[in-house]
Amino acid sequence: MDGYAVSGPAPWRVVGRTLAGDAVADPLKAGQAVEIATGAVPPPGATAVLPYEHSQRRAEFLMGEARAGQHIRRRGEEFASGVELVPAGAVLGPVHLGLASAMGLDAIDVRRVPSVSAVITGAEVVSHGVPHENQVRDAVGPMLPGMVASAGGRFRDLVPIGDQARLLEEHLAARVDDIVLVTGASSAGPSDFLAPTLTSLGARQIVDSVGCRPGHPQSLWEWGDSFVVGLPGNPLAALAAFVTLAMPLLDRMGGRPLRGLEPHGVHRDFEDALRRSSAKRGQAATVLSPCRLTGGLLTSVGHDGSAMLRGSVNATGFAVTGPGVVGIAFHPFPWSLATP
Ligand SMILES: Nc1nc2c(c(=O)[nH]1)N[C@H]1C(S)=C(S)[C@@H](COP(=O)(O)OP(=O)(O)OC[C@H]3O[C@@H](n4cnc5c(N)ncnc54)[C@H](O)[C@@H]3O)O[C@H]1N2
Ligand code: MOO
Repeated sequence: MDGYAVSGPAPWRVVGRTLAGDAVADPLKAGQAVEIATGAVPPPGATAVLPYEHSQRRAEFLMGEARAGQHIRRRGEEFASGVELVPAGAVLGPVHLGLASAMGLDAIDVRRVPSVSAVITGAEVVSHGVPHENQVRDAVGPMLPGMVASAGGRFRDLVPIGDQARLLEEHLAARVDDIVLVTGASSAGPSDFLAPTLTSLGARQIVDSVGCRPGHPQSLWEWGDSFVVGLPGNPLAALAAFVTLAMPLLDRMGGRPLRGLEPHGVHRDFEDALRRSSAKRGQAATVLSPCRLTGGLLTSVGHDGSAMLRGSVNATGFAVTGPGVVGIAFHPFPWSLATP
């Protein structure tokens, strides 16, 4: 507060002035005051600060009412030494940096946000206009920047390469990213060059497929200090693979704990459908079904074929059932705008 630092009860005699940045002024005795600017250190012995607008001054004499301690910020008022202000693993935003500076820190140990690029394969996959009958519009690439950002990564680049394995090699050889997502080319067909290309480059395969539907032809590779995640070409299968492999990878690289699966209440009709779907798979696969929460229960969004996204635009997560899952669990989508 701009005003007077006073000592003891009124009246006071003004004996000097102290401004922000000044060295600490001489101690005040009871009945003395100094003019003070906001940000200046009150002199030892000051018991309150009286704002100008609440003071009456005549020559060096000052009157007013000052409650003990008013308008004086105490050292340690915000945090005491040794108190944890931000837990390890927190994602830092601009306010954390302000707080760190306020704490007097010059450096903080951080993990950088993993950088991610995507390689879109498929001679039939086009990025513009209405596709011809032998073509399909890329429905995976446009999802990836937002999904990566909401899962804690920094999306950098998207490269369509048709079916040219050489371009995948070139992208990987010049890699600058922590994670490269490759869509398509992951199954067993003649154009499915992902595994042969990565193997010939000397990458180490960590996961060769995942027992889930949709999205089983997904893979994880380690190459030097980068990871490659193979996402199947079918759009909903790619989304499932992103949730299954890419999200935990981003969590781990970002120093965050892995997300658990909690059993959740399910709408009766949807539960029956999920159980039928799971039984059809003979318990061999985990079923991931896009769903949303309605009245506290998971409900189907429909239109959930592995080549479709129509239902998933309304989904807030996957209902998960199958081996190792107790009941039916909910895995929320971090990019979902709807609040659960
Ligand atoms: N013999 C087998 N064949 C297939 C199997 C299998 O187990 N044995 N699995 C099937 C499943 S399930 C999937 S999923 C696909 C995955 O194949 P790929 O990852 O190699 O993907 P593609 O063959 O390139 O494409 C599959 C499908 O998706 C279309 N596609 C591709 N990229 C995009 C894109 N960016 N946007 C929209 N659509 C895309 C593509 O035209 C194909 O129709 O393998 C099955 N086969
Ligand atoms: O994984 Mo494919 O997922 O069913 O289209």
